[in-house]
Amino acid sequence: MRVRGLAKRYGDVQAVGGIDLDIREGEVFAILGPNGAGKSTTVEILEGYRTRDAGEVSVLGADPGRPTREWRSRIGIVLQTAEDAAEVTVREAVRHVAGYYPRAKDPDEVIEQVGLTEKAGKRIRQLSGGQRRRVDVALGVIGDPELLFLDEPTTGFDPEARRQFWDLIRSLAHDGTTIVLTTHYLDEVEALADRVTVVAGGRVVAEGEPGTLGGRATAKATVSWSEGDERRSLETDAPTGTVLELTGRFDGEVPGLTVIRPSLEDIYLRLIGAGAR
Ligand SMILES: Nc1ncnc2c1ncn2[C@@H]1O[C@H](COP(=O)(O)OP(=O)(O)OP(=O)(O)O)[C@@H](O)[C@H]1O
Repeated sequence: MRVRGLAKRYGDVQAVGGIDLDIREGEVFAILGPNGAGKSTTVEILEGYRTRDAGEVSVLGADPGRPTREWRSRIGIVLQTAEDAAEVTVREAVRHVAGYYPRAKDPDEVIEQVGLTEKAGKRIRQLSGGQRRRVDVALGVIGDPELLFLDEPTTGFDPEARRQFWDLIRSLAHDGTTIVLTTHYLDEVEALADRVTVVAGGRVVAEGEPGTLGGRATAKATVSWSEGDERRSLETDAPTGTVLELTGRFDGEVPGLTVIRPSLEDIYLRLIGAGAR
């Protein structure tokens, strides 16, 4: 997927102000950014559900500004819960949507994959919020998409459901599905994404792998240790040297030693702070 100079304005709000993206086949790509950054607008344009003002966009080799049925059938979208389906059962909903796709997966297998086998005969309105979200995921993947868009997929999940969901995403990625994930959860980005882009104010402010984003891997580290009753700490570019020096000084185990680099959250907050300025 290739995007160059994507722009979209609503009245006097420049929602997207020139975004470039390259998303490789088979990767899990995360889009991070504060509320109102332009993520949904961007993703909706890529999905073929919103027009753009400017820019070149190619998704699965086609322009999403002119979507065809065949193109749509190769894309899966996990939307927020479809309330109008509340009266049908999980199995009915998944079977129904399967009917729209030329090479749909087996509905019962997909229901199993999202962990809803025990609830398959229940009406969607009788499910909890997290269970409904799993139905959304099932509906998004039933068509066996080459490209899957996930918009804040784990909002409302309990920790166990999130882990199960992550496993599901990893298995889809392992089978070659390209995944574009919008989320506010930084741990989710670390757990799943091969690459991440940070959008703020309608622009890309950083892009990279979660482990090295924004100079994270080479940022100063804070080395802390205990000396008598006191807690000491030192910020350094060369934590290995500091630890060696301490090891010599204490003749072995350094009491209460920690070495901390900025977390993805620290880096993210710095980046969007910079983006706002
Ligand atoms: N249909 C619309 N009409 C007018 N303005 C809109 C419309 N949709 C979005 N906007 C504005 O465009 C900007 C970007 O919105 P967008 O929904 O793309 O952000 P987002 O990054 O997805 O935010 P969130 O994290 O809150 O979902 C915001 O200022 C928003 O108010």
